[in-house]
Amino acid sequence: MAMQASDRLIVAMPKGRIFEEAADLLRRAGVPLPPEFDDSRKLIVPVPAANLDFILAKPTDVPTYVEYGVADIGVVGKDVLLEEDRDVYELLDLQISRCRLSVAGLPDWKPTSGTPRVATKYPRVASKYFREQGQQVEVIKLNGSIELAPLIGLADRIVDIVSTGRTLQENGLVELEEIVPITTRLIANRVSYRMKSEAVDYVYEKFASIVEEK
Ligand SMILES: Nc1ncnc2c1ncn2[C@@H]1O[C@H](COP(=O)(O)OP(=O)(O)OP(=O)(O)O)[C@@H](O)[C@H]1O
Ligand SMILES: O=P(O)(O)OC[C@H]1O[C@H](OP(=O)(O)OP(=O)(O)O)[C@H](O)[C@@H]1O
Repeated sequence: MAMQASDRLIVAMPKGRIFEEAADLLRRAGVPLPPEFDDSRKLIVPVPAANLDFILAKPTDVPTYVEYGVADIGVVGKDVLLEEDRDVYELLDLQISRCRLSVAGLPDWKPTSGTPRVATKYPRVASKYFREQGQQVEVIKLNGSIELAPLIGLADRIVDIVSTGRTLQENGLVELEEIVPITTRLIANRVSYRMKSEAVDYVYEKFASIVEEK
């Protein structure tokens, strides 16, 4: 990716699940990522040959870095974009790390009197969904192992990511409704999009050509 004529861009990459597929996409787009990129503990990785600097962030923080402009562009799950609701441009669906946000619960759960409780890592998405359904619920924010909540009586239902369905199945839970399909997106800072348009467009085009090929 020869970009020497344009501005240098800072790219926020999520550590964790998305990382490997995103790095693979970048390599196929022609970004010469060094081999140590994949298992380094470094949080800032310059790739001078592509005129890019990568910052490796917690997935939920990627839109924050991009909104504040400390990263020009970022790679992040649509689930995080919906939950964080940051002021960024969503440029492209990278069509990787496909999963869905769904409502799940015990198969024999029946509504009782009182307000049902919903446990989730995604309180904003869950609140909006149930509000739009006209259902009053109490949303309880958890940070992981969401499937535990209905098993031990913390919540009646959960809103969580479902991918293979294995976690639900192994815990005796069922998917009740899909809220929204999820894939990974390329996002940009609003100012960078205008002020560094040549560089941002170049990265966009590279990604777009690879995504179309798939
Ligand atoms: N089975 C899955 N479970 C969770 N996230 C998935 C799954 N499949 C794809 N994804 C995507 O990967 C992203 C989550 O990556 P990861 O699991 O590394 O982060 P995380 O567990 O939310 O991070 P952390 O635990 O550090 O807060 C999600 O935002 C989603 O877009
Ligand atoms: O449908 P599956 O393929 O089983 O994937 C879905 C599970 O994966 C995620 O959990 P994760 O492994 O990130 O753990 P945590 O959220 O409980 O920390 C998600 O929160 C589900 O529990």
